[in-house]
Amino acid sequence: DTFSALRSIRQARGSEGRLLRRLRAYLREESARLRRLSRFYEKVRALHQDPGASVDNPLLAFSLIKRLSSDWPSVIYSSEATENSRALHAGFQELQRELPGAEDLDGAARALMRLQDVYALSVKGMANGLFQHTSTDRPPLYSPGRRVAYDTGDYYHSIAWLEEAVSRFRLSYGSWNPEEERGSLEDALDYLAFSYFMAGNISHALTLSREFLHYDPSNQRVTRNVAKYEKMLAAGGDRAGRPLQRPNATQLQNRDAYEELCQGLGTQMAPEQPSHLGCSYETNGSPFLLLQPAKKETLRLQPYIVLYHDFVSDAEAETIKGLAGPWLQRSVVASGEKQQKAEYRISKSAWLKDTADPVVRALELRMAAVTGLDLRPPYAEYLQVVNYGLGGHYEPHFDHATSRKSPLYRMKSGNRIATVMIYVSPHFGLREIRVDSSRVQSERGWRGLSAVEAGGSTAFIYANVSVPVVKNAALFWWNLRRNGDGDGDTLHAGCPVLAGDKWGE
Ligand SMILES: O=C(O)CCC(=O)C(=O)O
Ligand SMILES: [Fe+2]
Repeated sequence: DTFSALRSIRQARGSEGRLLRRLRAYLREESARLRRLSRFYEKVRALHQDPGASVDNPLLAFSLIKRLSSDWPSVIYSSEATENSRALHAGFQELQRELPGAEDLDGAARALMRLQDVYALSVKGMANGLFQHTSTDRPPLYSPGRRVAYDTGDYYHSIAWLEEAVSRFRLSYGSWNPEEERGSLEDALDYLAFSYFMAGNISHALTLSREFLHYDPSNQRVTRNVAKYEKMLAAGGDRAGRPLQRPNATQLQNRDAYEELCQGLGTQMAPEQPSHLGCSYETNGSPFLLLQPAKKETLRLQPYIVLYHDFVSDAEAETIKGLAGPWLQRSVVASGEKQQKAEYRISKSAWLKDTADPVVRALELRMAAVTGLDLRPPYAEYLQVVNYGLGGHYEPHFDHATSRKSPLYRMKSGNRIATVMIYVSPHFGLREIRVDSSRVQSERGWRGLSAVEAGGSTAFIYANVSVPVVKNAALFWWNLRRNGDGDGDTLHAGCPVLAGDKWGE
């Protein structure tokens, strides 16, 4: 799929570039064809308007007969137009395999709804930020949340998106070109009324349906609905006062804590033992680190979470991304004894052996030196390189296996003692997107450099730490306690990526 990694989204942009070139070629051919047709038309018309060009003239009579018996049929029955559109179709079909499909459209819409939820963004702000570059007062007809939310019976989201659509339509009614758009104020009113009806808010459904009839008085179905709603209201069937419940699609138990951490509200230092937290240079008694000690920032002692700054160089980061790029596949999670893709982990990943490149080997040696762990086979897994896409995330989970059935145990390495995660890409490309919300607001991009507000932090739910994406830094934590049991305090998540590009290893 396309939406699950930024790299694939970039490739999709490349595909559209190729489509554009094909359309340009088609337009060129068709314009030339029409120009030729016009020339023929003008030529014949000129003959008809010329009083001197009488068919008494044998030569002109001959050319009339030739035109009618030969030129006109070949003009009328020319296959040029068909050939041009056949070439256009063939060009499209050639690319079709690599174009996003229905699954991508759904995934992308769900990603936007997720961002809206996790970062408490307003639909208005998102619609402004995302659609602004075309025109500010154009209704967000293709509002992503709207269709998917509505189709899945998620009225909490569909109402928010439809309200925005209706208010934009009302503002611009009559002033946009309907040929360019799909949908209308009536459509939006119709869907919105039904969403309110389904959510139990009958009086709102009634008001909107009446507004609909104002534009389309002869609609029988809506007329019947109005009568039905009036009857229901008279019988006292309104739930207008109740707030809409957000569907807990993901069944997240710690949703509030998770979202607060993602929003950057939980990064305060632990009150316990603050003097042990902070920054230091570490050599770990390792010859590797004598000349260039690790820059360690201790974030928590229990569970032990540290961040090594400048762990890789920009060049190494680029090499890793380049090596992994062609191998990226939708990330999977353990599900019983199997591995499969899941809504709660959306990204693409690839595995790199240390034999793939000297850079990978050097990284493994550095990780071993810093952590003091033996990372030689079979003790460590291969390097997993992850690229997140639109709203990509990894909801709260443990890296260690919590069940004996886990596929982890089939590998000889046993359970995952520790995780090292290197952020190889900053959040960049934020400048075009403006999100209007109380939390995230900026003229040129996101506030500060920490990128916390740009999303994509790694959040430790119980430890109450959220680690922003610090480019080239490595995050380390122990998953297991000394006795080998899983440490329940390590529950952690990759927050949805709001904007930019998040790669980790
Ligand atoms: O991307 C992140 O911040 C977390 C990723 C993670 O937890 C994992 O890959 O296991
Ligand atoms: Fe994890």
